[in-house]
Amino acid sequence: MKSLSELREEIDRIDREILALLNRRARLAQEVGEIKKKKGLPFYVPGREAKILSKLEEINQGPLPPESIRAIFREIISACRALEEPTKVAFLGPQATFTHLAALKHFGTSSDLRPMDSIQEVFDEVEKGRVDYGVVPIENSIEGIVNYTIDMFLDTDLKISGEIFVSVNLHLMSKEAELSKVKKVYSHRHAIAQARKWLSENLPKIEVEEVSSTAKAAELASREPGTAAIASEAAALLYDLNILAKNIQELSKNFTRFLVIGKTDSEFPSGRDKTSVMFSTKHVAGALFKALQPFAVYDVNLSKIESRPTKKKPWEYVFFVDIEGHRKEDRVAKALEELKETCSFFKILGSYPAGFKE
Ligand SMILES: O=C(O)C(=O)C[C@]1(C(=O)O)C=C[C@@H](O)C=C1
Repeated sequence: MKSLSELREEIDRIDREILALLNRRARLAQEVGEIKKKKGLPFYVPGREAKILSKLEEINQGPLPPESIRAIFREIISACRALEEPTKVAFLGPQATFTHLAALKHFGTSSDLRPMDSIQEVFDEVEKGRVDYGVVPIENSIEGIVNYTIDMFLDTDLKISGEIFVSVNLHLMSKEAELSKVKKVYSHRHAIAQARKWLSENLPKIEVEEVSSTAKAAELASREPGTAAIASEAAALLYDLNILAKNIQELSKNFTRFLVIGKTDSEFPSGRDKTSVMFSTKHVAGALFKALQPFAVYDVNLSKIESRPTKKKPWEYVFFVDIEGHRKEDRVAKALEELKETCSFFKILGSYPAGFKE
């Protein structure tokens, strides 16, 4: 068996090799960046990034698990992309919200991430070209759809270029060191709903106040003695709070799904894609059935359907549908073409690499 110092020497040698290889990779990315600059091509290519990650996952023989491989290579790609041109990303802030975590997970720490006060502002920043992309929440596995985000697609021409899943682990945190000192709890509406059972069992008589985000709650808890927040671990770190109770959400598997919005979608199929469309049907019997039939005919799986009022005329609805596959795949293209023919209104919101639920 090798000794501790022998093992560490070997690790040092390998780290030097990794470093040299990383810089070789970075120089190649710089060359790619030069070509893109000359040709006016986008620096961020979501389909290519997703393909790199899934290929590596395929050949990975461990012991590193797939989620570690993805996290490491996302950071490598983020650093290489930043050498070409730092990606500017607006997200629903403040710092340490779950949307911030989603933006970091997707674009990596070498990106220029900018917190915004509202979902509307994220859309505006992207529309005005002040940032390249935006990250907004679209649905939670317990609480359902974020109406505000989905309705924004009625009034914008922005496209979806990616999706991100973040597992929502909620903790109770405070400047106080003991639960008995907590007299008031702050959090976001969704987080309070998800922790309701824990709150009624552990802090039954305590005042609970809704605020705009879990991160805002943590900020308030850091300033007001005797208060606590329900928020993420990142918020506890940022505001230097003690975690008094871990994972207080009702279900241990609780995800929020986020969308990446931009001027274009992910143009090239990655092999593991989704497509989002919105449409309205004509007011005739069986219209929705006829609209969705092409998906069955061409064997295209529907992963979600949501209806929302158009807000133009009472009782008129628009449907939002997510399907598995890229709009450039033959069977998807055919199904979408036939769907379009049955609709009074139809728009492709974008094709994009499917996110990883981890
Ligand atoms: O292949 C490219 O287009 C690159 O710019 C390289 C690279 C990478 O580091 O692998 C970086 C950014 C793109 O989003 C995709 C991939």
